[in-house]
Amino acid sequence: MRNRRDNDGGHGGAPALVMTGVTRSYGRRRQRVRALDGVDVTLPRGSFTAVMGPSGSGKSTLLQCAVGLDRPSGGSVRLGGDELTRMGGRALTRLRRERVGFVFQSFNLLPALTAEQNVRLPLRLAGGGAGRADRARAVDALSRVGLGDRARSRPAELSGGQQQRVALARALITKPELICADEPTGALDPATAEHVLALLRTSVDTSGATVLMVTHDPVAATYADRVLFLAEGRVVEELAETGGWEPGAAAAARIAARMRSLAGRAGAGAGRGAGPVAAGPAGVGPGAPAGAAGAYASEVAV
Ligand SMILES: Nc1ncnc2c1ncn2[C@@H]1O[C@H](COP(=O)(O)OP(=O)(O)OP(=O)(O)O)[C@@H](O)[C@H]1O
Repeated sequence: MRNRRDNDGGHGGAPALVMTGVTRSYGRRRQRVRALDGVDVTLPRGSFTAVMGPSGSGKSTLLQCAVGLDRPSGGSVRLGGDELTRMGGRALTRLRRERVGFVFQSFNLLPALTAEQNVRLPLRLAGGGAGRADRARAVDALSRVGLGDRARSRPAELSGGQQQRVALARALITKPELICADEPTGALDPATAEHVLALLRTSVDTSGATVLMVTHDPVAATYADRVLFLAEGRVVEELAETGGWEPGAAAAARIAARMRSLAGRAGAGAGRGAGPVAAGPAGVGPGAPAGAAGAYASEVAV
């Protein structure tokens, strides 16, 4: 459907991410919720995977377990061959800063910083980022998302789509092994959303990035090579581009049809437990905002 090129990101074909038998339960006894129930997912390097499913099916939990923002109750998560489930909190924080790029629905830019400073933030958190070369690198990253002339603007001076493109430049600047996108277009109008999705697609096709994206939007999912459907904490179906997506709206319609058929199971999801309990994402202190975006925000704010 969209132009693709085969690549392995220059890493010799080893998968970017392998999740095996991953389970995640929250709460105890009658309050127990099984958010993930034996998930197996392999992301080849240089691939773009969308995750869809009814509300409560485990999409965010999957994303958070994939990048060490949440700890699985069981199973294995390997990023670039490294087992995340055995790492301590500091090692996980470092791994996320250095090897994962994040794009969230809410952009998560720091309001006091300019676009260029926001983009440079991951380099600064890694202990560098202050030199002229790094500033030039940040401006270059902004240019690649079409915002080279807005380097000095602060988030409040940018539109939603522009802010998301700054967030994308920030996610890409460290050349991460995995880009984790949680509803990246959820707050954008359709035309702006398509622009951001095309940039994500380009990062896969031209830089060999690996993208894992949660979305509710069938059109957004058509930018991926394949779509994983979750229901009740399991991957219940996969639609792949192999053989070719149908052109234009047809692919989105097919994905939407699968979503509708899964929606019947959503009621079961709602019955899988009460709302969130005290257990928050790993490494996030009390009072931190909930969810992956909140966990990331608390990390970059330190
Ligand atoms: N910290 C938590 N404490 C208790 N239950 C949780 C927690 N986080 C998630 N859950 C439960 O786990 C299940 C899966 O949640 P998750 O957020 O992964 O679903 P989702 O598919 O991302 O949903 P949505 O599309 O509504 O964002 C839900 O039943 C949810 O209530």
